[in-house]
Amino acid sequence: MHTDPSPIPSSTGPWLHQRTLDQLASHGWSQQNHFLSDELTLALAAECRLLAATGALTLAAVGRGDAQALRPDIRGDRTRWLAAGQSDACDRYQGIMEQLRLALNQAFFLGLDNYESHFALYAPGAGYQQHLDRFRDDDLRTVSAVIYLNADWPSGQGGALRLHPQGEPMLDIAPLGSRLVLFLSADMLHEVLPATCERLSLAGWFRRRS
Ligand SMILES: O=C(O)CCC(=O)C(=O)O
Ligand SMILES: [Fe+2]
Repeated sequence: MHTDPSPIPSSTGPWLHQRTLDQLASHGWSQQNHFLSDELTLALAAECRLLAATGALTLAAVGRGDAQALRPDIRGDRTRWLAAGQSDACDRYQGIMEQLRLALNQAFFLGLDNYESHFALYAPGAGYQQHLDRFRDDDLRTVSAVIYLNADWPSGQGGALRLHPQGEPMLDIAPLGSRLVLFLSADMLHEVLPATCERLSLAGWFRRRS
């Protein structure tokens, strides 16, 4: 396994570390702190809060098609999908994720074709029970990517992303601002534990060609 901490060079600059790719390959998940600049994280957090304040976030559903339902006891986040051109901050984020898509393809030949993502806000007490990100009727989601937007996250306030890697002990990742978490959508069971304060993120999925 490489331990080279040097970033992969890129003109638009996600500070993607080689070890982030190595860890994803060997464990099926990885995390990297300071993936976004503090300034961009702040701008995205402000946008997420503004969307919440103006009622633009809606309770996320579970299931698909006829089985789709609002079940805040299972999934309590409110979300809004990103659209191209909605803001400078979102466009910068999308540009960085595009660089990440290219880097993942270069490293793993995954044939990732596009990226979809949404803002998510978990109010205090809201969580998301254990699930996989790949749907039974849609196997295109390949790599899940979450970036957290709370500037700080003191311990003791819950809200961890809990991963359940196959054959390994579960582990908790605190949703600390600017932190990137990647995992394989088809394999990694995971859940969001309820927090005592508002929890902000951008969750997204790199998808293969249909
Ligand atoms: O916010 C997180 O840590 C994970 C969110 C998640 O699992 C999802 O949106 O599918
Ligand atoms: Fe998920």
